[in-house]
Amino acid sequence: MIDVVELVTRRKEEVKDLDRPLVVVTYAQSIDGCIGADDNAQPLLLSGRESFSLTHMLRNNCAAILVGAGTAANDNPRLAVNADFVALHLHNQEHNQEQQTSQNNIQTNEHNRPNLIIRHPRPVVLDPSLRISLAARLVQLRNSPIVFCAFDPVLSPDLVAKQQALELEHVSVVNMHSFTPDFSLNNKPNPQNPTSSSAINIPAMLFVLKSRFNVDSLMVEGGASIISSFLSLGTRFVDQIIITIAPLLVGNGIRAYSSQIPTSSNFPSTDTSLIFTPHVHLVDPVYHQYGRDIVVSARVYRSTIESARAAAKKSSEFIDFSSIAEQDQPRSDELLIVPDFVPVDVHDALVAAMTHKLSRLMGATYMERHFDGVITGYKEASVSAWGFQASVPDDAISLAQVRDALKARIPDDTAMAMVIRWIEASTEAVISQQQQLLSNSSNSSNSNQKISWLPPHILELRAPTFQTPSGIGPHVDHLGAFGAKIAGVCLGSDAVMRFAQKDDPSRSFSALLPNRCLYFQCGSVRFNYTHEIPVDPAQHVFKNVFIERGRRISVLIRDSHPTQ
Ligand SMILES: NC(=O)C1=CN([C@@H]2O[C@H](COP(=O)(O)OP(=O)(O)OC[C@H]3O[C@@H](n4cnc5c(N)ncnc54)[C@H](OP(=O)(O)O)[C@@H]3O)[C@@H](O)[C@H]2O)C=CC1
Ligand SMILES: Nc1nc(O)c(N)c(N[C@@H]2O[C@H](COP(=O)(O)O)[C@@H](O)[C@H]2O)n1
Repeated sequence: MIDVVELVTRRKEEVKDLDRPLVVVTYAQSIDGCIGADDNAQPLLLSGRESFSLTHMLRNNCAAILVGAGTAANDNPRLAVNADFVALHLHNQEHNQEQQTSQNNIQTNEHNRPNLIIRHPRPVVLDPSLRISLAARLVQLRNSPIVFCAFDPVLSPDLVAKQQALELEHVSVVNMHSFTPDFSLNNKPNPQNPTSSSAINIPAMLFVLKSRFNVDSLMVEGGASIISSFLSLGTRFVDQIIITIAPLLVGNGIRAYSSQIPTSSNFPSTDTSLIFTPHVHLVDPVYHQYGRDIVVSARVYRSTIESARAAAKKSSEFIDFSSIAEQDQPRSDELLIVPDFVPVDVHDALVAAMTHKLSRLMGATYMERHFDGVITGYKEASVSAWGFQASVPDDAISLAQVRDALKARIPDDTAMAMVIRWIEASTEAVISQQQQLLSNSSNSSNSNQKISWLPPHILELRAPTFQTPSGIGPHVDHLGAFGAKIAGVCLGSDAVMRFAQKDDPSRSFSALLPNRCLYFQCGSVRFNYTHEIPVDPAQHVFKNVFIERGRRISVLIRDSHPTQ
């Protein structure tokens, strides 16, 4: 069975080209899931000697170790490597190996004894309002600590003075004020609420750690708010989780992971019938016994979107109006989201066809910035040869015909025109169905509205990283060039789309566009709202849940302007 430390070393290799360090979340909990006794209590001793020795071996193998302001204040940790524990770990490991080799009747080799080299990781503290004491052990130990804060220097001269005092103690202080996620902007710091006030933007912080401080591996020890914040970001920002489970029942204690991350007044709590069950799945778990403790090591996966799909039956469940007053909300037929619009096999073929077309037209490199500054990290093209006028019959096209058209590895323009006509006709059917529902008349005719669609526009956004971001800034589609209807087919990745009133951007709401969905906007959502696919990964949030975005292709169809 693969050793826990060896697994971390392997993961380092896997993520070495990313613009963030390897992230390993490591903590100790009681069997009933608590990492601390209760608020402001003494730190809870959970790990036994053997599992502590593993923790210190891991500390020795990571370039930095991170805790939140709560842990720094409560535990006053050293965040250093205890050489005795490392020696104990190596001794135990050797002993186990010897047992194995003697069982296998193989001679042990004295020269295999590992050397004991101690490297203290750099302590990192996420401390928005510089609560840390100058006398804190991790400051006084001088292992080059880094403190990330997030305050406005103009509004807080006292914190500027504290920053200078920390710097005199050889602490590197990084102010992430300009990177705070906008959903957490709130001028009143609230210690109970990690996403309120100036919570540190974790993706941005990771980028700074790697690019400025050359930190290639980070151990995240806690506490509860920090663990929850990291885990809520999912697979893109957590590579491995290592949990020590101690044989203890705490009862009323601090739980390591809370799926209900508290919300700020700017990002109010949605109703409790959340369409997500934000469970974190531990993937490929490996279990080891260390003395009396069990250590679980796994990758994490947050399967929010699948549960969203399973639970969200209606278009409206993909729209979160909780941040906008009822009288300011658009009508329910002005934004429609149809999940599972594109069947899985058609999706894969479409992604391949669109990728090929964009590479032919635009080459391999993504454009960094659109001429009007709206789009970042993208490729785009309008393909007039795919307009339905190109020899495609005007009547309904079946899915079987679409599958047929996509059979060729690189479908020709006529085949793609068929596919686009299918998207157009299906969109017309969705609009008619919606109109029927609204008029509530069972007798009304079912005939679909024929719309004069312009040639399709395909837009690819690269998978965003902090260094190579991607997204579409807030905009209203050109009012002079297009008509009143916009539809988009989303391929490749889920995405969050944010809408804000043109005249008052504080009136905003968000929608989840699940991969393979169709979305349709008209009326006020077409004319009076800007829409955006946020560039900042910290804004990929829907109903308090972080939605991972990878490479995404959208196929946009828009009707022609009435004057054309
Ligand atoms: N058993 C174990 O392995 C461990 C146990 N612990 C225990 O955990 C407890 C402390 O947990 P807790 O009180 O939650 O404190 P945390 O250590 O998780 O710190 C939370 C604070 O960090 C700041 N912060 C900055 N950015 C973020 C962000 N993006 N997300 C979340 N927080 C952010 C905030 O400070 P501000 O409020 O100033 O804005 C927040 O209140 C202690 O009892 C400690 O003993 C801790 C580590 C390991
Ligand atoms: N692995 C582990 N087991 C426990 O039982 C714990 N209480 C902790 N706590 C973490 O270790 C920090 C204190 O250790 P040092 O002073 O740095 O040696 C504490 O702040 C928690 O992060 N960990």
